[in-house]
Amino acid sequence: MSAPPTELMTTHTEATRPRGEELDHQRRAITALGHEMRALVDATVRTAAPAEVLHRVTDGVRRLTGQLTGRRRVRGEIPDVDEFPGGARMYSPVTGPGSPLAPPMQVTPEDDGIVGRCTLGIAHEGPPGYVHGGMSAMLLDELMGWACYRAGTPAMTVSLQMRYHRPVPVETPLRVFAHVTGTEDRKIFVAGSIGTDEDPSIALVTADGVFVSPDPARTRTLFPNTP
Ligand SMILES: CCCCC/C=C\C/C=C\C/C=C\C/C=C\CCCC(=O)SCCNC(=O)CCNC(=O)[C@H](O)C(C)(C)COP(=O)(O)OP(=O)(O)OC[C@H]1O[C@@H](n2cnc3c(N)ncnc32)[C@H](O)[C@@H]1OP(=O)(O)O
Repeated sequence: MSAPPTELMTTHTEATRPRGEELDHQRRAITALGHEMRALVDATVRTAAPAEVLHRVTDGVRRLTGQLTGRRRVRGEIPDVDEFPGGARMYSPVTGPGSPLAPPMQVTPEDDGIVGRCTLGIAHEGPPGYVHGGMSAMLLDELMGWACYRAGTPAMTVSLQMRYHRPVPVETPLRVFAHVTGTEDRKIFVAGSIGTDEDPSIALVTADGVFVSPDPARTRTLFPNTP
């Protein structure tokens, strides 16, 4: 078994924290591993391989997991490769290119809101051939959070009302949309929808959310590691 990369074994102080090129290098490696992990997840939920093959693969995966040694991120720690809040979140379960759980959704601002694009797979299935309703809620919750950030008010979800109009197909490019519809003190009202990229005018799922921007004291308590 090969030794883990030394950067995984170090504890970064302000002076040794990776920057610029080094961060990009690390992000590319995280993205490459995330990509292969998503391929593994997809293969895992599709395979019809017999039990002996599954046992052999299980042993191989266990050996690989053992190679990711060194210091582990602890709860609440913001990875060096992230830009919290509002920027790259490499391990986000929705947008993170390093997350085996993420589609990952690509987010781009548009004039009147924010758009997310992704294709979900069989790993995200609820009814056969269609997306799990919880996944749709997760995509919308995330993008609606981004809409708050883009409006200048990072905020947390306090209420999310979902409406499932038509089933969302898997293996189909999707277009998710979110925009702020109003604000009231620290409350931000956000609307969102999911359609296919091919025909985004048909809303398959819509959502109305209320987000609240925590006051500065609460923010410090909730996110003590924010720079
Ligand atoms: C350096 C700055 C860092 C700032 C970071 C802040 C947020 C960043 C978070 C993410 C941003 C990054 C990217 C986006 C990524 C993901 C987005 C996904 C979003 C999520 O996945 S996030 C997780 C799920 N989310 C929670 O884990 C929240 C749990 N919650 C709480 O932690 C508290 O709730 C808190 C702290 C939010 C507020 O607490 P609080 O004490 O400051 O505020 P309070 O309770 O007083 O409510 C104020 C006014 O909201 C009204 N209100 C309350 N609840 C309501 C409801 N259900 N419906 C309608 N209105 C409601 C009240 O009625 C009152 O209104 P009024 O003043 O008019 O009476």
